[in-house]
Amino acid sequence: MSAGGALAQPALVARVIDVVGSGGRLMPTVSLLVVVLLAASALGAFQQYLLQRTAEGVVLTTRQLLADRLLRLPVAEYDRRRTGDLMSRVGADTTLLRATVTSGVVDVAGSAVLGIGAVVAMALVDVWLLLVTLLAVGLGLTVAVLASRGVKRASRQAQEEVGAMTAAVERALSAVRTIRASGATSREVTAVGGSARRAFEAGVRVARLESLVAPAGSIAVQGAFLAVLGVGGYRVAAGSITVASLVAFILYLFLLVMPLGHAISAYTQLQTGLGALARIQEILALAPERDEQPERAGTAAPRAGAPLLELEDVSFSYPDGTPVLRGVSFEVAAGSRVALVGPSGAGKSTILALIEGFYPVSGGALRWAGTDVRELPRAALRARLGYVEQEAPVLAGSVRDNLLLTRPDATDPELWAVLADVGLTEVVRRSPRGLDVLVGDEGVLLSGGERQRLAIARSLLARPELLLLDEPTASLDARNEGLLRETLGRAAADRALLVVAHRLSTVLDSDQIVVLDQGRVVASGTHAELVDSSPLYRELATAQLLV
Ligand SMILES: Nc1ncnc2c1ncn2[C@@H]1O[C@H](COP(=O)(O)OP(=O)(O)OP(=O)(O)O)[C@@H](O)[C@H]1O
Repeated sequence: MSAGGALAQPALVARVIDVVGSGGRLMPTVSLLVVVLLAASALGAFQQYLLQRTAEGVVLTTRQLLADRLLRLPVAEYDRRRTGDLMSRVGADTTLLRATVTSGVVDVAGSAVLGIGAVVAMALVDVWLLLVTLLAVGLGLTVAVLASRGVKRASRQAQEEVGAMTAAVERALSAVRTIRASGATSREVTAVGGSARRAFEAGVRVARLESLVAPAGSIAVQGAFLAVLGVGGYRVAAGSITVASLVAFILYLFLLVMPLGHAISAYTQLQTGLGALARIQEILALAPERDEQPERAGTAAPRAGAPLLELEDVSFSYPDGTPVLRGVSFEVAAGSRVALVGPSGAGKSTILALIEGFYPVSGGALRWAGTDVRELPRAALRARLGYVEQEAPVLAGSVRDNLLLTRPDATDPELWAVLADVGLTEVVRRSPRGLDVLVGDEGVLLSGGERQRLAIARSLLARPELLLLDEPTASLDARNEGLLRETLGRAAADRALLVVAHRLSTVLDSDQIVVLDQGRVVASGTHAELVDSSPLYRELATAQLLV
């Protein structure tokens, strides 16, 4: 509509010229011109707001889709991608997309109406002059479009480098203490700076190509003006058109120039945005983990007599092809305590990852209460499992936030009860903020043992039927180890436990100890049985002064 107002102006100006020439009344036409001018400006502002808002909406939807997909990818996908690069897609790439949509595509929408209207009006004034104009403009446009082609490639490269830079920063920050202690700070700073420089260079390539586009556009416009003045002057002299028509045509040419400039810069902007869009689409095109949706929860009834968990002849290779497990078979009966022991790299943590369904088994079967896990909704199975990773991550936030992760509806007395179970009451009471004391990134740092116990508390709160616990490799001190053993004792009271143990002392009283070596089960039994029957177990036990 504001374009309509702008389009009416040259016609009104031509009319004013005619009126002045014929000595008629000037006031009505001038008043109309002023009203049209004001209305066009007001409408223009409103239209701008509306279009910008729509563009923001597009960006919001993209971010939401992207975040949803990023958090639901199969676990193997995180193994092969850099976290920082994934983060930059939600941040930097969507920001670039916004710039494109708001300043590029949105402008084009408004300008297109104006441009098309101007061309139609010019055709009405004089077709010959219009042909001359289009010829000059067409030449300039061709050059501009050719130059814009390289922009998309250069822009994608720039965004890849921004991703690499974010990944480098993430890597350095996540291990800042080690890096500081290793005296490697300067090297890391240089590495981040290197990515930043490559992003800069790709950005400069974009700028160079973009700067080619602008002169091409302005040469086209100036050429059009000169041609219109030349041919127009000739046609006025020949009496084919009036002076008023030529003035109106030139004003329309001004109206065409503006949207043309917008269209050219929007096209280049669009190429820049397409680079970012390709990176966003690369993630959106990845399939999410199978039935990650909790709504699909629900399990098959347990088969009578079947163990709670059963691994039968399980083999597994990581997606990169590394074979890790070969013919692993063992059972975990309901309410029992089973330990997995063996040298580093034997595949103990991998077994827990398979039970959680982070990777599909390559061969054999994994059964829950007699049903193959491939037939069970994954979320339903996970709801019955508690999982404490080796690193026992504490999420930034309060102790309460950390606990509520597994059961958002738990009450405060329940939280205190589970903290007491893992021997953390004292630690949390030390702060006047109690359950709201901040831990992790921005709060108090917990010791390794405390982190482990907080993670166990989090899992216990959901009352899992089977708790999977990956014991930290970092040796706990005697007191913390005692606390962990007590915790496990209490946790085992009403559930099954599968513990990956590096310290045999934590699992001496297990119902069954499975000894793993290079991806195979080499022995299994109780501590007393294994000391007699398994040389590897005896070796491990001797090394830990247990026999
Ligand atoms: N995400 C992965 N991608 C590829 N290979 C992996 C991955 N995770 C582990 N591995 C490999 O699988 C093997 C078994 O690793 P796993 O972590 O299961 O051993 P582990 O017995 O738990 O060792 P540790 O006692 O040191 O924790 C190792 O050789 C390891 O390099």
